[in-house]
Amino acid sequence: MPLQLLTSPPAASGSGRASASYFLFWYSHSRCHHRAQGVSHTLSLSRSSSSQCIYFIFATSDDRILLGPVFCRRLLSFCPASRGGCAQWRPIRPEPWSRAPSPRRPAPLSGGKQALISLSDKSDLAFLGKGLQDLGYTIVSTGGTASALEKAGVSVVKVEEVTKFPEMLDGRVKTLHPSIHGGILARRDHNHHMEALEKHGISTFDIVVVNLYPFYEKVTSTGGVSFEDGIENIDIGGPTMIRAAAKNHKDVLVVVDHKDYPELLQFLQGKQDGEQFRRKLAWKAFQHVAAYDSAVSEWLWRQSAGGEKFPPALTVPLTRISTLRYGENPHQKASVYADDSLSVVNAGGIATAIQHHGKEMSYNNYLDADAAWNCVSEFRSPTCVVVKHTNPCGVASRADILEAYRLAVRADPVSAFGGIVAFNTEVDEDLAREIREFRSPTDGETRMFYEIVVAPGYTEKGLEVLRGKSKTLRILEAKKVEKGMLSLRQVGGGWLAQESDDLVPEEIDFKVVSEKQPQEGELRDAEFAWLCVKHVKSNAIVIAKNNCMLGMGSGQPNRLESLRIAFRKAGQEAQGAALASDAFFPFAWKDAVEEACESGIGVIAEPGGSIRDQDAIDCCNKYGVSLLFTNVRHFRH
Ligand SMILES: NC(=O)c1ncn([C@@H]2O[C@H](COP(=O)(O)O)[C@@H](O)[C@H]2O)c1NC=O
Repeated sequence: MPLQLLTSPPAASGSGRASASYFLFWYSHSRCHHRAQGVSHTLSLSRSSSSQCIYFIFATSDDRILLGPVFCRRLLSFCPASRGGCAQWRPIRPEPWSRAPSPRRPAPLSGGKQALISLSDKSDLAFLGKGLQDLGYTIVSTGGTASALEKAGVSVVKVEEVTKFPEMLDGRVKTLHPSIHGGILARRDHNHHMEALEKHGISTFDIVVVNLYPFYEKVTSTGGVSFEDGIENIDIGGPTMIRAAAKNHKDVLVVVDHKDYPELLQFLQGKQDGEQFRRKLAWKAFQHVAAYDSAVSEWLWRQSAGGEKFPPALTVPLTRISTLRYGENPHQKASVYADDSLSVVNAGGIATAIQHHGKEMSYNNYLDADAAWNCVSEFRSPTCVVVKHTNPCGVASRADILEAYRLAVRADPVSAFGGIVAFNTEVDEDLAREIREFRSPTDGETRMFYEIVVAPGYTEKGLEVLRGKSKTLRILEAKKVEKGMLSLRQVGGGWLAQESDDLVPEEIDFKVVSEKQPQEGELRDAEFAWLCVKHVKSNAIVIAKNNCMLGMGSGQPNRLESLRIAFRKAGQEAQGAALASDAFFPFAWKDAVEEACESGIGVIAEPGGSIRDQDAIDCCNKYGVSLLFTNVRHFRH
């Protein structure tokens, strides 16, 4: 309620204390009444039952008129008209009344150290509160935090007692007040800053501990939230305090993560290096707010962009998962980050896989495991995929996953050695034993060695058996990547963004364009080969039969070369098999299509779209081979 002064204070006469006048007011429900006038310093106080505050006013020897609300323990200074500040009431320090501790506000220790705590996530709050209290800090807190601290037996001053304002607008305004932000932002080494605090009766804060409304959790919760709820969960006061404290980190320690509480207390006990610690906390604080704002803006974009996936500007919040031993090569330093974007978090993928066992993941391990996991996740029936250098070199689907595993390895046992093995089924004891014992089909003796096994889950026994295979074998448990993700990739000076290539077989129309109609089995083989070829680097050719990859050619600068490699690997088994190409054949006669037909392929699946499509059709007709156009290309560069 605004203070209304109904009686003008007397013009300051400079006559000193002896001639000073005093006025007595009481303040009741926004009405202030002149009660008395005199010439004494004696403070006459009057209280009525309806009063909220009692004020007194008197002139001082330095020509100021002072007004003090006893209840509020605040002394205001009035600048008389002669000094150009008529009718301006400002708090001044020291406040004679506030020296006596109020029953609620514990008296600051000699140093008057204060910590401001306002937390949505109250994990470890009691630990922090007690620790700070033991170190002599006065703790100032917002409503819920103050209650939690009091419950834990920690004395606390409520923010309203400092701001002299209630929390208002449903919590939208609690800490947004000069008494809070002045106390955070004032530079202790600037006299005029400290004088300003003194003048306005503001105390400094040495520590600010804040975490924010759980906006992220709210808008990603199952069922989502209404737009209004989303908006209400945007924290305003919290980031403001965090930013202020981080800016003034030289004087204020800012903590946004409960994991930092022990280190903070240690620091306060003098067991930590000063400047670096403060800067690290400030960095973390700004990072925390930046990630928060990025989630808010991403969410708002989705609410306003009508399905447009590519915002004009994009901020991707990333959290480092680990520092890697090195990058692609030992002379390159590297790290791996998890994507905390609203659209990506909980969306599965290899970055957030659980590692149950084995040596730490390397940079190349992540790339290969990602390729293997993405490929195996495509298949509905039990499937095993073996990957080497991001290319699937063995893929097999069988009702019996043990058989699928053996076939996938046999597709290219030389490449499979030292590769990544991925399953889309749980690994149980039997499968784990098979993985552990399986001998290289090349010599029938050497046990197969793998870098990584990745699967959606493991039975307890399966995990135990696999752990016994080798100390180094990395065992990963991953969640399938959701459909509809954006894929980002770096180029010099920028990033490319695209929708993931995540079309499923149901979305593909295998259109027969040849005279020969494929048999049911051939069609299934073509679909299987098509799923595999999507995951092979361009130019990509896959030959498959009976739900098993027989050969693949990848990454060659021309399609014919990839085709030849695939046939060489498939050998005699290519007879009557299906061939899939990730893109159309630019030439057919005396080129890839004719070579495939001459080599005895049964069916070819390709996107079509070449100006020489008719050549490919004519060629297949000549050799009696079925040709399917998918109308969908799967370049993987
Ligand atoms: N509006 C404000 O002035 C304000 N000041 C602090 N907060 C937030 O309030 C939360 C703590 O509230 P409580 O202590 O009442 O549980 C913190 O997450 C903090 O970031 C605010 N809330 C939102 O903006």
